Amino acid sequence: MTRKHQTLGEFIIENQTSFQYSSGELSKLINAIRLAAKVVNHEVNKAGLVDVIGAAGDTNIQGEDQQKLDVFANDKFISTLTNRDVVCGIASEEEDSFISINSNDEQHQNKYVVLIDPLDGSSNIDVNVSVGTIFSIYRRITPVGTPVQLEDFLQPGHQQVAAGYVVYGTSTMLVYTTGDGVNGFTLNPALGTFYLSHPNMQFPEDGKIYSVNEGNYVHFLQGVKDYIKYCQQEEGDRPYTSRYIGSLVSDFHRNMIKGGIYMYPKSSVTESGKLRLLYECNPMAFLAEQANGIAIGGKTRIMDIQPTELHQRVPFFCGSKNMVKKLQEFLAKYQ
Ligand SMILES: O=P(O)(O)OC[C@H]1O[C@](O)(COP(=O)(O)O)[C@@H](O)[C@@H]1O
Ligand SMILES: [Mg+2]
Ligand SMILES: [Mg+2]
Repeated sequence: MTRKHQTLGEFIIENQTSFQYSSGELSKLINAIRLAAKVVNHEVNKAGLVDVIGAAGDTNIQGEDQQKLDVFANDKFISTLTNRDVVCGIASEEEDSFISINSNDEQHQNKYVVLIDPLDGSSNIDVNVSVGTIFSIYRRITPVGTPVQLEDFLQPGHQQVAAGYVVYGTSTMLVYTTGDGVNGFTLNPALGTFYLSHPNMQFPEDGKIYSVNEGNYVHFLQGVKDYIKYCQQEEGDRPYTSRYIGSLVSDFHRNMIKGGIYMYPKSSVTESGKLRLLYECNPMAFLAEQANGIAIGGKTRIMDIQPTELHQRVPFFCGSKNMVKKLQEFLAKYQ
C-alpha cells in the first residue's frame, strides 16, 4: 500500500508481504542500502570542501581512472552491507572480482547477492553535476551456507528480485522496485529521512527528449544515426529536445518523469557500448519495465541477455515505449 509522504521505513514494512519471498531479509537489505546512501550523500554534498574531488590515483578493472568518490562510495556500500550482515556476496563496478561475505558459514543463511555501481556519472563529480548509485539484487542460486560462486552473479536480468538507484541531485532520491511497480523517495536532509514523494512512477508512453552523446555520432551504426536524424527533423511534434547529463541515473530519472529515450549505442570505437550489463543496464531495465518503459540492447531485451562476464558491456537503449519502438524500426532496417 502506498501513502504519499510515508517514510521509506514504513513503506518497506507495509509492503514486505507483497514480496513473494518476504522474510524480512530483503527489507533489511534495502534499509542497509538506504543507510549507506545517506553517508555517501553527505560526502557528495560537500564534495568541494572535503578531499573527495579528483582522481584516487588507481585504475579500475574497466580501465578507468577511479575518482576518490568512486572509492569512498564503494567502501561505504561494501562495509555497510557487510556489517549489517544482509548479503552473502557483493559484486561492484569498482572491484575486480566478486566478494564473498561469510557465505560459507553455516550460521550465515543470507540468500541475496548485490551488484552495485557505487558512483554513477563519475565524470560529473568535480563539476557539481548530479551523480548516482545503482544497485541490483538477486537470490543466490547456489546452496545457502556454501561459498557464493560466479554463477550467483551471472544471472539474467529477469531474475532480479529488486533494483534501484540513488540520485544525488538538487534533492537526493532513492528510487526502487521489488517487481511491484517503481516508487521514489526523497531525502529530507534536516531529518535524515526518506519520504515517499513519487509513488508508482511511470514512463510516459511518448516523450520529446532524446539523450545520447552526439559527440560519438560519426561512429554510430546507420540505424542509430537515422533515428537521431528523425528526432531532429522539423515534422509533427519534432524536433525533440536533446538533453544529456552524462550521468546515466540522472538522464534515466529525467526521462522517466518527462518522457524520453536514453541511448548508449555500440560504435566503431566502443565495440560493445560502454555501459555495464550487471551494474547499470540490468537494474535500469528492471526499473524501466516496471515503469511501463522498454530497455533493449538492439534486437534483444536487456533482461533476457545471459551474462558471461562480471564486467561485460552492452549497447543500451531505454525509455518511453513508443520512442524505443520507433528506434527499433530504424535498427531493423539494417539487421
Ligand atoms: O561520457 P560518455 O562517454 O558519454 O559516458 C557517460 C556515461 O558513462 C557513465 O558515466 C558510466 O558510469 P560510471 O560513471 O559509473 O563509470 C554513465 O553514467 C553515463 O551515462
Ligand atoms: Mg555507471
Ligand atoms: Mg560508477
